[in-house]
Amino acid sequence: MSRTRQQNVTAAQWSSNGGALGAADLTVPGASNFGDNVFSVAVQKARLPKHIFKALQESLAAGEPLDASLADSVAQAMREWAMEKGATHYTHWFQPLTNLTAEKHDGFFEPVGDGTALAEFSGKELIQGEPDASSFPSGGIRATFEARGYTAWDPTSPAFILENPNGALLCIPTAFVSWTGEALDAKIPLLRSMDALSNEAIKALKLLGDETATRVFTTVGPEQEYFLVDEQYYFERPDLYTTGRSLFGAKPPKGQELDEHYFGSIPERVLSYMLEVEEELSKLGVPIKTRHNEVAPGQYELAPLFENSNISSDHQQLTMQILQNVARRYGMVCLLHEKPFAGLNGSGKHNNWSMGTDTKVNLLNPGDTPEANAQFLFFASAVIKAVNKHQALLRASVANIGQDHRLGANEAPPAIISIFLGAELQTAFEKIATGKGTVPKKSFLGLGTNMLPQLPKDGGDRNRTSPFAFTGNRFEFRAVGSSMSLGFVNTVLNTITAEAISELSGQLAKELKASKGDVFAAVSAVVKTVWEEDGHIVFDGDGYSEAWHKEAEKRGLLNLPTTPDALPWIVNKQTVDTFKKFKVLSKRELESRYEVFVEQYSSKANIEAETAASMARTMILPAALRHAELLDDGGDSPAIEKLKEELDGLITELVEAIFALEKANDHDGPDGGVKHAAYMRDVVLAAANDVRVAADKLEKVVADDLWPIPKYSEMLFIK
Ligand SMILES: NC(=O)CC[C@H](N)C(=O)O
Repeated sequence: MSRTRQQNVTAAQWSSNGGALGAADLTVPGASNFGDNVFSVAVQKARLPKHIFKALQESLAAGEPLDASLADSVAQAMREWAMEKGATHYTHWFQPLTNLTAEKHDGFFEPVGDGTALAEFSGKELIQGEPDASSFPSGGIRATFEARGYTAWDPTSPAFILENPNGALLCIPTAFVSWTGEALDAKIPLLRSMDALSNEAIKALKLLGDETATRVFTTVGPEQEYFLVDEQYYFERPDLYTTGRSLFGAKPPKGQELDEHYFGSIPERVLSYMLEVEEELSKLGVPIKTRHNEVAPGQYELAPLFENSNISSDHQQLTMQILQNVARRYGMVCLLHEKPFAGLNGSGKHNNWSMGTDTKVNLLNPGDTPEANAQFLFFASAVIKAVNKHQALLRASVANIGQDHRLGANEAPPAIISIFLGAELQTAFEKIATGKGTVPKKSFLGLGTNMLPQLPKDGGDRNRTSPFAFTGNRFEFRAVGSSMSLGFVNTVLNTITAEAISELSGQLAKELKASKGDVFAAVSAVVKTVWEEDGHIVFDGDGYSEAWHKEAEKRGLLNLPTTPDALPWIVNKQTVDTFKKFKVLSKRELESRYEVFVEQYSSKANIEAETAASMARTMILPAALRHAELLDDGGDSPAIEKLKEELDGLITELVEAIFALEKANDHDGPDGGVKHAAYMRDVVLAAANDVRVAADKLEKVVADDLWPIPKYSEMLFIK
């Protein structure tokens, strides 16, 4: 028998005695556990024979394949280190196209025949694994009977140990490929795209006069937003535990309108949780830097320092996993869905992206005088060009069913991709392109009293409605959703930028001849072309306004509000050509991703619709009928009659909506693919929403003790 809501409210009262406090002792000055569970360069140096360590580092720095003869030594050192830390098993840890990670554990110990067992781990086992590939999403690349797939060690992302109260596990980051050689994961294309961008950027840097850089890395610092709800409530809501979001819930009397949660003092239980999350991530070498309350009540954020995109992507997967695991130790559940609660801020994963050389130069750092910084202007122009040409693909790269609720409201950017540069940069570009305008001088903000310091004023404001905003020394792709892997979206960003750098380098080489080697004059000509051809993607106003929607249409920018609108751009000819040219994803690999994403949308829509129908019929409708009995017991005074009539109308609305939804659920709709996804959106999800509308009205009239599921106020405010 389920508990009543009132009992849950009592159960959700948390005290620190119930939590897992007291694990960390970081109070000793200078104590740090950073990287303790990582087979880091420092650990490798201490444990590998000198010549092996040197050879390993050299091939990693050059981005060259590893000599197989090194693998046995590395494997042995890795196993010994892991076993000292309590590991009994290892796994090839990989990232299939689910936005999650996958792992199959193998023990180190093997019997030797005399009744004892010896720990073994060979170079071959380190380098290659062979999981059954047929049950991972492959978008038609692998049929069910075609099972073979391989995992391949990624030596550029260090191995690490995951701890469990009863043991530990050595995790080896790997790539996942089909027997026919196609990438089945998020990592391989990301690594390929980093190579492509590095090659093009190095060529461009040579033209710009930099002969010292040998490799360019893309970097990412992702901001992870999430919600925490008490687990008592979570498990009372089938919608939360099967779909990740609330499919029902009337607007509460108090939402986020008082603006008091954002950056507010962090509730004690939540801060305890955050400290433990950070302690675990620190052991794994994830450089978490920031934590705070986010805008919606019950919403929080953590963000690491930026890292090379591949490592950042692996670390981001770990972050999502640790956030979810640790929450349970505090009696809470962490929601990573993009829109768990209608009407409140959703959750993004703002992707702070830049490019940097192995000589430690950030190519997107404008310096004090951006208008005179040829290198910055060149690379920023490439980004503008890339984002404009592939705006629809970028939109598609952040498409999923949760995003359809998040984008375009409550501080999440709209579905129209545009770039925000800020006043200083925008005038710098305009000035170079048109000769007009004055770049604002650096200034200070006086605070009206000498007691307070003067603050340097930034070159541009921030813009929360911009999907792609310049923020000082990087671009922040704000449209990325909170549940997403960083893999695909950064693969897209890197590849389209590689293409733009390549094209602009072609122009730059010609301009350099014309300007007789005057780099600034040549770059200015490139900037002028980009500003004229692609400048219309730049917009600094309110991305939500009706005026912008009209203006964007006039500028020819695409508005792709939902996932089925956006996904076809993954297999558009322009995308296929670009990805083929830079050898990041073949047509077949793009098609497989497209099919996987379309199917995920339709399957999730189906799960939402069936959950909504079942909750409405078996939980909400019975509550409404019980309330009707209550009114029946109340006699037949005019007041009661009025209430009965009102309730009757609402019950009729609910019943009709349920029948319509059940009918939609029973109907298959058009055959597979994106047509089916559009049917799910237009018919099935629309029917589920009608059920919600009726149910939410009932929530406001049915007796509180009869209402079967936790209400928004409880989930958001009882901490
Ligand atoms: N403060 C913020 O930056 C809000 C961002 C918002 N939560 C989003 O969905 O992107």
